[in-house]
Order: sequence, then structure tokens, then C-alpha cells
Amino acid sequence: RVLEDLEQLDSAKQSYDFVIVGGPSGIGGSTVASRLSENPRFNVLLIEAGPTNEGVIDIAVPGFFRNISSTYSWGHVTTPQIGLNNRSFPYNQARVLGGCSSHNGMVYTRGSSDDFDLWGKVSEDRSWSWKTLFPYFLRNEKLVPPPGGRDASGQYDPQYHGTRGLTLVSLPWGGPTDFDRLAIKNAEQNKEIKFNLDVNSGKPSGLVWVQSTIGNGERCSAAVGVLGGQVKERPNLTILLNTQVTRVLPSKESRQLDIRTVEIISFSSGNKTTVTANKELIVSAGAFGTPHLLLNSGIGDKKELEDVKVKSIHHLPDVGKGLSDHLAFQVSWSANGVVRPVDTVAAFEEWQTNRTGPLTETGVHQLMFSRITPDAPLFKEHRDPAAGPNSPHIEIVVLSVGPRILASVGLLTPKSRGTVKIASNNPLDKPLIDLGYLTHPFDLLALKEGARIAKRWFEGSAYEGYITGFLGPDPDTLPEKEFDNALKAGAGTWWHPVGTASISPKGAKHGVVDPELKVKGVKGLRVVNASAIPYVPTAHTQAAVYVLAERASDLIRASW
Ligand SMILES: Cc1cc2nc3c(=O)[nH]c(=O)nc-3n(C[C@H](O)[C@H](O)[C@H](O)COP(=O)(O)OP(=O)(O)OC[C@H]3O[C@@H](n4cnc5c(N)ncnc54)[C@H](O)[C@@H]3O)c2cc1C
Repeated sequence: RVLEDLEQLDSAKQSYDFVIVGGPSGIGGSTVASRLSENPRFNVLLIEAGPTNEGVIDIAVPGFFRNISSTYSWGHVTTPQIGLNNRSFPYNQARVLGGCSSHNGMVYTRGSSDDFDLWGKVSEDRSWSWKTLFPYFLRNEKLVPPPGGRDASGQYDPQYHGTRGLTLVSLPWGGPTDFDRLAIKNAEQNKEIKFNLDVNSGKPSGLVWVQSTIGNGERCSAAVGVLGGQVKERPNLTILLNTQVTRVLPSKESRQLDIRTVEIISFSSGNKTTVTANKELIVSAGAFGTPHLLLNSGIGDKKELEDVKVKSIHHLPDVGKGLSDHLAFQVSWSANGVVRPVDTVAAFEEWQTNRTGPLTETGVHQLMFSRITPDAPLFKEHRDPAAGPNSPHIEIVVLSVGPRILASVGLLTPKSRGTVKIASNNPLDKPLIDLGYLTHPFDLLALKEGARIAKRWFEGSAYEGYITGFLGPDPDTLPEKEFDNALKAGAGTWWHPVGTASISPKGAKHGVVDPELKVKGVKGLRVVNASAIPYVPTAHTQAAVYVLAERASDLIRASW
């Protein structure tokens, strides 16, 4: 059942075993809701601040993802970023059914095996590892043919893919284009970046074909995939939209801190009420929404909460700390190639008629992942932050647009950390989001190395006669300060925040959740979303959140 407003919820008559916050929305919550409600004995309520995704054409059409209205977003703005010459900028986070999976770039990359083994090391619980999580990737995924049915053999390795899951994944509709072929040829001769058959094998480095959460020509978000089909119709699953959870509240009866109640407010009427879960409350409000909610509820650093006049109910200093994200900047080249722009009217007609054509993809066909060479000077000063040898430091996303080649160079292994804080005791006020970009000197040096990797790639012989010049910014010819300033002025996020309610060993004072994702020192409350991930994986983050949530669902089911 989907309820459009709080007024439709009859909490006096209904009781719920599990209440999930930001559930129907985000990947974390949607997945847990879907899995828990497979058991007809469990009654599940999911509460989402945003509206439905249904009928929103810009969400459904992959090629329109850049047009999605800000109505479906929280409207966050970062604090001035010291490392980026004090720039603040809007930070898109979805407020809609499906969460960020309803407005993201749909790239499906898992990261390296070492990234997931690191979760096990950090939590001192080896049941978190690539090996134990791999079956969950398969359980979540259903690899389907590219829209239109093009033969994509030789562009992925079927042994690494699921065929029966709820999240549809496919290779692009188009290609190989001349530009794609040049890249393949270049990889044959390149020593640094070689062709890698499948980005999702646990070893992502190399030139790879992009895989996306697109199925049958449409975006497959968490709302369409894990919550799609018959799932939404289950009688034991209620999805409450347009309702914000403002606080989680402790039980008055219990002597131990027991938190299973949410205070909620309707966006349309402003009416407030509370709902209590019989078994567990699961917070899946994303990397910003989760610490925002916990802090507003008095769970966080006691002194910092007192400073903003929030009554502390549980001193947990790491709530909102440890924020980690991927920062990227653009370098470009002039080229002889001419790429004709998509005729959007004709393409939309084709999409409506057949769910094929250029609007079934984002225009990116291939990605490059690379490690920074061990002899690079930055490693003389800084320890390598990569989780292991399978984790690339740099990702390069290349687009050929007319006579230009644009490469977005992203740092996958940042050392900088940021925070999410609250500025007042009003839960409806926006959080203070400080990404801390480039506050650790390693990150700027590493991004510079990333620009050099991109330069070396396009100097490859396959591009002779095609590339006519490097347009920079060039770390090798510009004075250091000038290059650094150009990078700081142009850099932006890839929207992969994690780590603000991080996992840590059972009994450890640091961290926010234990290896079972239970909030430390609290009964009844778990966190299942990107905020629990301790280090940002060397990938776009949605697959990591899906796998975390798939495993969390089993942990929760096993407890009851
Ligand atoms: C613009 C953009 C592009 C991206 N591109 C990619 C990509 O191409 N590939 C990739 O792998 N990843 C991408 N990502 C990242 C990926 O989508 C996220 O890592 C993932 O969605 C995080 O899932 P989550 O469940 O933690 O949180 P979210 O998806 O953010 O979901 C949290 C949900 O909780 C709801 N919520 C928050 N607070 C409350 C509250 N108090 N009460 C009720 N509801 C609440 C929100 O409305 C939201 O729907 C992108 C992200 C963005 C923003």
C-alpha cells in the first residue's frame, strides 16, 4: 500500500514490526523493506519525505537524468569549502521514492575486493568481506541485454553477474562508436591502462565498458527494482510518502536505552504524530539525512548538542564525523572528431514507442580506472590510502562532445574527511554539510597525478591525428599555484558521500554502529545506508549500498 499523506495512516489500528526511515526512498531502506516484507509475518512501514517517482518522465528516461527537477531534491548547500577557495555549492540529494537511485547517473560499479575486505578489517568482523558479500551482489542484480538487444558479448563477463535479482543492470544501448574503438585500440598498446573485460569482478582497474542500472530502456531505481512489481502491493508493506521523520524517541518504559519510536510530520498539513515499531527501527536516510536525524534526536557528541540546545540522550561522538566523498575535476582536449548532438524530439519518440535509442543511455560507454604508480613522488610523503592493490586511486570518465574531449578525473581514495552537523534544535532546519574537500594534502597531489594519467592516455598512438591539442589545465606546464587554483575553482562532487554513521568493532568506543549495524549502546535501532560505510569504495556508491542492505536484511531476519 502506498499512502500519499500522513492523514491516511491509521496508526491507532495498525501496528508495525519494523519501521524504516527514508526506506521507500533510499537504496538502503527500499532493499530492507523489500526483503523483510517477503515474510508475511512481518508488518513493515516505510516513511519517505519525498513524493512518488511514478509518472516523472525525467526520472524514468535515462537520457534525461540531468533535467530532473529540484522539487525532488533536499536543496542542500555545502558550507564554504576551505580546500576549494571557500566555495559553497548546491549538493544534490534526492527527496523522492527511490532516493538518489531515482536521480543518480545509474553507473553500476561495485568497487574492488579490497574495498569490501576493508569493511571486515575496520569492524574486526570478517563476515564483512568481498567473498561473503559477493553472493549478495548476485542476489540483488539481474543483468539484462542492452536496450534494443545489441550483442554485448566481449564487453562483460557473465560469471560476475546475477540473473534473477530485482535491480536490472545493462550495458549501453549504443556502441561501439568510433570513439569507443579508438579507446580499445589505445588500451592494446597502453602499458598503464589495459582493457578489462568486467569492471565488477572485484578488480576494476583498466578500460571498461560501463554497466548501468537501466533495464528495458528505463531507469531501474530502488523504487522500480527492489520495491517494484508486486512488492508495493504486499498487504504487509505500507509506504508512507511526503512525511518527514523529525526525531527518533526513546521508550519511557525501558531501563536500557531503547529507541523504536519516530516522530513524523506531514508536509501538506504540518500535522505531527508518532509511530512505534514492535521489533526494530531502521534508519536509512542517507549519508546526510541519517546523522541529521540522530543529532536532532540527541544522539551525538554531548557537548556539540548542548551548544545547539539539543538535549543529549546518548553520547556518541562520531555521529556525523568521518564524511568521505569523491571529488573530481575536468581536463579537456581539442579533437578532429565530430559527434552529432542527439535529436531529442526524435529520440524521445523512439523511447516512447520502443524503449530504445540514445535516450536509453547517458552517453558514457566506457570508464577508466587506474592506480597511481608506486614511484609517484606523493608516496614519498604520504601513505597509500587504497584498501589494497585491487583498488584504483583514479577514475576517468570521458565524453566526446563535438570537437572536444572532456575527461572528468575523480579521486577514489581521498584522505580528507568532513562532517555533518546541526545548526539549531529545529529538525526542519537544513544540516551543515562540510565535505572537507582537499583538507588533506594527499588529495590535491593525487588529483594532479590523475590529470597526468589522463594526459598519458590521450598521448597514446591510437589517438594520433584525432587529438589536436591538450586544453588543460596542465599540471606540467602551469605554475603550481595557477594549476591548483584552476583545480580548486573547477572541482565538484560525484555525489558519493559515506561514513557519517560508520561501522566499527563491537564494543569499540569510536564509530556509530556495530558489525550488525546496530547503533552502539541502543536497543532497537539500526542504520542501513551509505552512512554506515566506513571508507568510500573505489566505485560509484549505489552497488555498495545495495549489497550492504541485502546483507543487513539477512542480519535483521536472523534476529527475529
Ligand atoms: C546526483 C547523483 C548522482 C549519482 N550518481 C551515481 C551513479 O551514477 N552511480 C552510483 O553508483 N551512485 C551514484 N550516486 C550515489 C548513490 O545514488 C548513493 O550512494 C545511494 O543512493 C545512497 O543510498 P542511501 O540509501 O544511503 O541514501 P539515499 O539514496 O540518499 O536515500 C535516502 C532517502 O531517505 C530520505 N530521507 C532522508 N531524511 C529523511 C527523513 N528525515 N524522513 C524521511 N525520509 C528521509 C530521502 O528523501 C531519501 O529518499 C549518485 C548520487 C547523486 C545524488
